[in-house]
Amino acid sequence: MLKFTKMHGCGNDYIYIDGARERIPAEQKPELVRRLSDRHFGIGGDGVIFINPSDQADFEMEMYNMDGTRAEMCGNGIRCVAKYVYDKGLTDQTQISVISAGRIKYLDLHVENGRVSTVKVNMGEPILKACEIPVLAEDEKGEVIAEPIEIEGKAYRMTCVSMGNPHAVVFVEDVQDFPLEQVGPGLEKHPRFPKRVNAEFVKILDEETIEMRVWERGTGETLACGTGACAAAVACSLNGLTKDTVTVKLLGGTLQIQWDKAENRVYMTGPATTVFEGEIEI
Ligand SMILES: N[C@H](CCC[C@H](N)C(=O)O)C(=O)O
Repeated sequence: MLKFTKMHGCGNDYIYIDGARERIPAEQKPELVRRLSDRHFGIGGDGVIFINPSDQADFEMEMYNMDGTRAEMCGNGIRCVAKYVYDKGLTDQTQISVISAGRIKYLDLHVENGRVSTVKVNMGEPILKACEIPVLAEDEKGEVIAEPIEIEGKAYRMTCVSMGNPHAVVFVEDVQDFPLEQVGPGLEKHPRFPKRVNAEFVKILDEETIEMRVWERGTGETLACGTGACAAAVACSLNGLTKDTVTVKLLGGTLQIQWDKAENRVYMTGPATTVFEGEIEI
């Protein structure tokens, strides 16, 4: 039997597994992730996150999308990792480090009644060079800001940012009625993105508030995306549309994002929630 914990950050829900106790061979993980993530035949989730020991940070986050592909970073997920390790007594520290795909993040845990309620994460430096995102561009060392791109025969403008994982941010007039199911996959799998891309569709509400929906690489529409919210906030600032600290309204909740330009670090603050524990035959 495989023990797991179901958690979410703003409705972006993953299945969390203690990688120190549940030894799954690497080659079996993609298929297991697809099975566990299935909302009818499995536990159900946007993907699976293994929490592993690390000799480079306090813990390692190993994140998989619903389709079994590995992602470099997960904002909502890393906040839940912090809640998992603190609430389960794997640490008594309220400042911890978590490594994912070689990048270490530093987290401040806010504890209420002995359990983590919200987490502030230093999400690191936004990556803007086309070749590092990666996105194909004439000037591969340049930035991709408000560049035209055609999807399903319609013209959009995108701003590309990586938070360790690739994002394409498109500003739209109406987020709620936007045809995400058509445009999202077209952008996710566009040939300009060698590793595919997460696609954020953003409406500016005022200079401190935005609303967004997201079509995630390897999962589809999710109720929230932490790295996507960071990428959207950076894109808003780069396009002169908001201040450097914004409230991001998502379908599943709200995140606070700050791009500290003096340090060139992006900070994300938001909730983490445990839904239930369980075990499943594998
Ligand atoms: N939901 C995650 C992002 C997952 C990114 C994944 N879809 C990818 O392939 O990069 C978040 O809260 O940041």
